[in-house]
Formats: sequence, structure tokens, C-alpha cells
Amino acid sequence: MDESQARNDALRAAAPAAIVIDGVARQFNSRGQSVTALDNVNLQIGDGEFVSFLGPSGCGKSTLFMIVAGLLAPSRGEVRIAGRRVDRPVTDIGIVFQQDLLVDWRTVLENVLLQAEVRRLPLAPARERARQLLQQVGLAGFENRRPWELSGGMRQRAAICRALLHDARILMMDEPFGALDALTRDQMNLDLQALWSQTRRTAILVTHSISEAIFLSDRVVVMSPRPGRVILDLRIDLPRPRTIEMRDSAEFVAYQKQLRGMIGAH
Ligand SMILES: Nc1ncnc2c1ncn2[C@@H]1O[C@H](COP(=O)(O)OP(=O)(O)OP(=O)(O)O)[C@@H](O)[C@H]1O
Repeated sequence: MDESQARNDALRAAAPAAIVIDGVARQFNSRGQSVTALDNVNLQIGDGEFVSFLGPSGCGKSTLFMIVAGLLAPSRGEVRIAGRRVDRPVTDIGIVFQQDLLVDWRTVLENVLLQAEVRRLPLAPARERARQLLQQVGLAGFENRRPWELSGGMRQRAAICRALLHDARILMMDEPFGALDALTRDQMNLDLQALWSQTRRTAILVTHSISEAIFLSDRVVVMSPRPGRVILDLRIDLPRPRTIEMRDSAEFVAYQKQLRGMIGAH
């Protein structure tokens, strides 16, 4: 913890943090009982960093995700993005959830364009950008199909294109590949890495997969069982672009062991 803390301090000094999570706690009242989902979470995420969150089920990852996105208020503490306190839904983000939330009566292209429509962005350039994004993720030729004609992986690719359409500074993903089979998931990781590398947006990924977290991230944050706190903030020093074969390297396996031990130990 001390070592990675020191590295984070150095990183922070080099670039102002895009996202600051400052003493965030969150309680829920359910059926007369109070549940503390998060307890004093502190974290800084630099501009352009890719940070993943791992932790046991119910440790508050999704709760923290919603608080950062401004979709849920913290009970204590605050989140600041680019120095501004988050007190309403953040607009400068693209979000991807496990369910792709594509609209069945719209074509793939029209689904991606929804992002521009709700934001009232000019449609002609948005359409051009949408086609470009769809091509980058291998969906050229599928623009006019309906979501139900696509596989799960293709649907999630379309959802990622929608999240990237408006060039938001922050990309947030909550278990985006959780429902996909292992091979499709590998390919999605490669595609996501390629898309992210082009623009280096600040990215937050909530995942249950240790290897996915290592593969994609600059830092992997491990949370404790409820009430969720940060128990490890691990810098991943693997060269980019990362390859599937790299997962067999000694360095990758060592990260895996360290993270598995940390999650298993708490
Ligand atoms: N709206 C709510 N009302 C009551 N309790 C809630 C609510 N949302 C979350 N919780 C509780 O807060 C805790 C954290 O939930 P959260 O969904 O954030 O965890 P998680 O780490 O994302 O879980 P998983 O990995 O299973 O998706 C859980 O105990 C959950 O039951």
C-alpha cells in the first residue's frame, strides 16, 4: 500500500487528477435497516488513466460508480471532476452497463446516434463519427440491422460506440462484458484497448475479472467486503499495447496472484 501510494502521489504531482473521490460514504435504508455500502473511500484518478475496480460481490462497486457519475448522492464526502463538485448527473461521460440498453426498434446506427439526439448535437457529423466507430469495432455493414439481429458481443460493441460518440472526457463501464463468453470477452478487451489508446480518455471499469482488470488498466483498485473501502491500489506496469499472450507472462501472473490473494484474504 505504501509503495503504490508513493507512486500515486508522484502521478498526482505530474498531472492534476481528473476525478477525486474524497471521503465518500453511502448508507442505504432498506426495510427499517441501515446498510453501509461504502465507508470513507478516498481515491484520485489522473486525466487519461484507466482504472479498474475489483472486489467481492456487494462491496459497493456499483454504488461508487453511480456516485462518481452523479446518479446517486453520497451520504458523506464528495466527488470532484476537473475540480468541480459532482452534485447532479455528470454530462461529460459515456457510460456502458452490463445490459447494453439498446433500443430494439432502432437500427444499430440509430442506437449509437441516440447519444447525439439526447444531447442535441449536430446530427450530420455525429452520423459520420458513429459510422467510423462502428467500423473500428468491426460492425461495418451492420449499421442498418436491429439489435436483436446481433450477437451479445456485437450489441455490447454498439453500446460502447454510443458511449464514445460525443467524445466525453470520461468513459465509465460497469461489468460491460460480464454476460459474454470467454473468447468474445478477450476480443472485446482487445477492441476496448485499441479504442481507448486512440483517445486516452479517463476510464473507469468495474469488473469481477482479475485478468480483465490487469489487461486493461493502469491501476487496479481492490475494495474490501461491505462496507467498501479501498484496500489496494495497484499500478500495472505492463507495456502497451497488451496482448492476449502477455497473460502468460511472469509479470502478469504475479499481478494476478497478488490481486487474488488480496480479494481472497478479506
Ligand atoms: N438502492 C439500494 N437500497 C438498499 N441497499 C442497496 C441499494 N443499492 C445497493 N444496496 C446495497 O449496498 C451494497 C453494495 O451494493 P453494490 O451493488 O454497490 O455492490 P457491488 O460491489 O456492485 O456488487 P456486485 O459485484 O454484486 O454487483 C449491497 O449490500 C447492496 O445490497
